[in-house]
Amino acid sequence: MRSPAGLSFEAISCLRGNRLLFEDLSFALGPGAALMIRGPNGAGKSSLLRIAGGLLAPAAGRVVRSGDMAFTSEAAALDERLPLADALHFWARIDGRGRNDVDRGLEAMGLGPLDQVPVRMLSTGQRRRAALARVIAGKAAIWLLDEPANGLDTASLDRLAAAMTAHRAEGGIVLAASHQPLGLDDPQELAL
Ligand SMILES: Nc1ncnc2c1ncn2[C@@H]1O[C@H](COP(=O)(O)OP(=O)(O)OP(=O)(O)O)[C@@H](O)[C@H]1O
Repeated sequence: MRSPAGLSFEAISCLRGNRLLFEDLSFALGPGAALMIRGPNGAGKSSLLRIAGGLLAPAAGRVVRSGDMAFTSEAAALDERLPLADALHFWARIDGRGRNDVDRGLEAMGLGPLDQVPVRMLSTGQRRRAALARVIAGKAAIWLLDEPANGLDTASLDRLAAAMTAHRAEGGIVLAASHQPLGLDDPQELAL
């Protein structure tokens, strides 16, 4: 059995260029937790997510994680030439997952009917849904979502909310930056 998911910031400061974006930031998220990060453009939401994911070093403090992570932002990073299902399977294999997990991700984001369509033919919103399908298929314990609602239609927003609820019910963690509500049930909130 895998150990319970956890993500903590301990007195984290973030410096970009010469600007201190935030300092002495602490929080602790356990299994089933969700934290919404809010703030105006340039406040440091993406930077916070990148620190959480280990993609950016904090200027001070420590990040403590338990569990594997999935990070998604604008780019889906899927092979344009491949049918969607195969492009997702490329990443699922790397994550130690199989076709059934890809099918679950496609289904969850309503992409089942498009599974054989080459990635290059997908619309902007369909690409965003594909990026989320990749997260779902990967089954990582900690989801780091940067503006996941961007470009999604109403039905897809509902699907995203349902996927996050299911993930939390299985003990997963959601850390999301968003300018709009994501339909998370009783999330913690952090304003930058
Ligand atoms: N590589 C970089 N080097 C220096 N400064 C950077 C770098 N990347 C981003 N910044 C700056 O850091 C600040 C925070 O950027 P960040 O992308 O974290 O903000 P954000 O809150 O996610 O904004 P938005 O709502 O527009 O997505 C901005 O002022 C940005 O110009």
